Amino acid sequence: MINEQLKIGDVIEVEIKKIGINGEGIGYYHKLAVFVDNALPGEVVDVKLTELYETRGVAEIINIKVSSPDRLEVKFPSYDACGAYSMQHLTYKRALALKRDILVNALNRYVTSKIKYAMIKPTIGMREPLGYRNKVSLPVRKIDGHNKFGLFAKGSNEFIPVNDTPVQNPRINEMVQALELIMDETGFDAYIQKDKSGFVKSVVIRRGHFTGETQVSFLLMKHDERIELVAEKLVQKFPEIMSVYEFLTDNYKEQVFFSTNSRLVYGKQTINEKINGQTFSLYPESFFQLNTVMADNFYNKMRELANLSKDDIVIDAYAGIAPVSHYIAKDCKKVYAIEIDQRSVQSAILSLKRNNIKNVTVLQSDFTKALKNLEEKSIDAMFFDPPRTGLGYETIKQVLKYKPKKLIYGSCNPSTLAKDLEMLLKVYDLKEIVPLDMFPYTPLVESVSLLVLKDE
Ligand SMILES: C[S@@+](CC[C@H](N)C(=O)[O-])C[C@H]1O[C@@H](n2cnc3c(N)ncnc32)[C@H](O)[C@@H]1O
Repeated sequence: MINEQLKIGDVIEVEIKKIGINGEGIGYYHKLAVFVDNALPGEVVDVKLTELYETRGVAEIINIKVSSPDRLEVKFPSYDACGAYSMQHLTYKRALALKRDILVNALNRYVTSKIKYAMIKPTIGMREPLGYRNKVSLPVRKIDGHNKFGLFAKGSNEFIPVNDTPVQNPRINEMVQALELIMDETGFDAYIQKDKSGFVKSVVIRRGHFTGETQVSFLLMKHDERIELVAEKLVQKFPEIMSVYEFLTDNYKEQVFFSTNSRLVYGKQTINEKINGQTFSLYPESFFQLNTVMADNFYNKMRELANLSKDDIVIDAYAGIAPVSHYIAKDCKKVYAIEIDQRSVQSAILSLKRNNIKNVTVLQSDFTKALKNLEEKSIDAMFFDPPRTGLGYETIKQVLKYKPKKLIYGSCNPSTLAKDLEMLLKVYDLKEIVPLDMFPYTPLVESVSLLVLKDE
């Protein structure tokens, strides 16, 4: 066996055949599947093996022998390392086509029933696919005596300073850069674990894409009164900052950005974002999609595919601050929005009240538990928008007790979507899947699927 003679460090030539779920190119060396970061379908590359298993290997590009016509020059190599802008080597048009391929590959892998490929629509992209992220969550370090925000290299603890990511809202980038200087000036420094000096572990900045209202949240290892001065200087420079919070933690290792110990340092508790002519009130911890423009497309697509009737009773599962409920409330009789996170539930209730929507009831609960306890006996349609882990067997079992006529499944993970579809398609027919580019220049694929109950 040729594969058995291979070892880590060997250089081999592979032709890239397809794109993997994480955006890597996949080629074959005899029967070994070789996963190569930044390689594109159609390319022939010399690669060095960095990991080797029985049927697959991981390798890095040494030399591109035949380059894809869709390859672009990499302008920001450090963003590749941390994954923030990892598909910058590919034209946007081709990236949209490859995202549909990622979805098709996942379905091929996990779904045994036949899927008509015409049902999988072309990926809906953005007209302006840069500067779309409305939120940054960045750890901070002291480097050469200066405070620097950054990200960790993929799969490691290596800190890479990053304060001008092209996919980020440009005004947020300006704020991050200004904050580094303000922290230097005031001595409100990054916390250093070794000598327990400094205060700041990380910062989250969220900006309403359509309102400009901005919220800054510091995660601190210990309180320091200089935060008041930092907030004052920030607001002076960026008057659209409406809200500054501090969160305190004693856990340095855990990669979280919020704790339960919070205090409003400046301004108001929530910032506003406006989509669909409706105003949403956001606490720092409330879930809100990172790409406001595509979120609007996503909810409109869900609404369109659902095609609800005035008498329908509907569930909006994994509701977050209940944007799906907001979009569909006028199409149906009653919506139950089910969400586990308390802050998102508070935002949902505040927003529904503010938008004068009266036929949505928000339940703070685990979705599977809520289905077990729900008094409503008949549900016409269910909307799902779960985290990357998908629905899973237990939840699907509960959903199938209700057998709603329609399921509208918003997914951010093609693999878990495909595994869930494998179970659901025993009882439902798949009518359409629409991929959407919620995260341009990353391999992430969002999609909306419509499933309709099979005739008994
Ligand atoms: C991908 S977000 C979608 C939120 C919302 N649909 C939106 O578009 O903004 C998933 C949401 O599911 C919530 N969640 C996670 N696990 C849950 C569970 N077991 N039951 C209910 N909600 C859950 C999370 O808190 C998060 O708000």
